[in-house]
Amino acid sequence: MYVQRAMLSGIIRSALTKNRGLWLPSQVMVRTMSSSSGPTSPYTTLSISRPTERVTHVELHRPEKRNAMNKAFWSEMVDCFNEIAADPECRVVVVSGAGKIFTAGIDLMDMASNLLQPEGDDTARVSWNLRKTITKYQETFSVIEKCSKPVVVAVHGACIGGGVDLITACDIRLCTQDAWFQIKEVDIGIAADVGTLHRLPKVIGSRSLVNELALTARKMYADEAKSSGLVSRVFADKETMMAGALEMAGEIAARSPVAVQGTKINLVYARDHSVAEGLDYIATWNMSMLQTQDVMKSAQAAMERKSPKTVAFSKL
Ligand SMILES: CCC/C=C/C=C/C(=O)SCCNC(=O)CCNC(=O)[C@H](O)C(C)(C)COP(=O)(O)OP(=O)(O)OC[C@H]1O[C@@H](n2cnc3c(N)ncnc32)[C@H](O)[C@@H]1OP(=O)(O)O
Repeated sequence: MYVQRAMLSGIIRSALTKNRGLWLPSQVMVRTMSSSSGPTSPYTTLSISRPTERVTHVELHRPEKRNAMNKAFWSEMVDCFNEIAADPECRVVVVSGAGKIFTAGIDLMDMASNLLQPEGDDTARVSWNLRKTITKYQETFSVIEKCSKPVVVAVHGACIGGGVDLITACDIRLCTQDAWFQIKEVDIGIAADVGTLHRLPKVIGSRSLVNELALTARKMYADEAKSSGLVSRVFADKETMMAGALEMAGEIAARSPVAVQGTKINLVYARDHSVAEGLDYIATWNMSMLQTQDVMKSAQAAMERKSPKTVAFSKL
């Protein structure tokens, strides 16, 4: 088993080295103005900060490995988003990547030991364990969708493989003009299994385009990402994108958290249900949520032509 694992690691290591000439030169200058200095303890792959009141910034932070998603990352995201979901001080989340690109997707070195060599005494047990790992990895991005706080993701440079799984679980997608997106799983011999194939068709209107991207692994650049609806805004560079993301997050954070979180939960529900089911769900939702004091406060501010930013809403 050990020999097999070592061989696999060797093959992947040599593939990474051999292909380097085909990849972008590693000394390309990028602006990382908003980047933090390192991961936030206890995390080793994420840097967490509060750039403005009520906004949490989650930065993928393994820049020297192009934010490749290693074993730690897959569980740290779950812990991080569970904490954010329970944090009444946070109303909106911004996700971005440190360094040259957003993310290179799954860590191919870790994949060799973690996914390709599952433990178990026979086929049934190996399969059982592999299934457990896959569902655990699915949770890494499902937590983003399950978190009631809206998540704005800001992509610069490459967003590869697992990166597409991640961003399709977010609520609002922004990117820089130099961004590109690639559903690379078929290139490494797997069918994408942590969300892209399931969420992307609900993000992009054209099923044909989704199929083409997933089956050919071709890169999609910023302009096409915008015209297809994958992202809602394209910015000239990372600095202006981060400023734009924070401004947008500020707009959302200024509004009633009861209204905002209820909106996210009902948008996600409506995506996966019929109109009739969605209407039924929100009727039940709002029979309690309409009783919030936030409605009176917000309506009064609107009547007085005041911005929601002037209203003090209780924590949720
Ligand atoms: C149940 C599982 C579900 C999940 C499935 C997910 C699937 C996927 O994500 S498929 C996609 C896998 N990713 C790739 O194929 C990308 C491979 N990397 C690249 O193509 C290039 O590195 C990239 C274009 C992203 C960046 O090129 P650049 O020239 O800027 O950097 P490099 O010099 O190539 O890399 C810098 C160091 O980072 C290491 N690295 C990059 N990507 C990965 C990766 N995916 N896994 C592990 N390590 C990665 C690279 O080896 C360099 O390390 P070092 O040699 O130590 O400096």
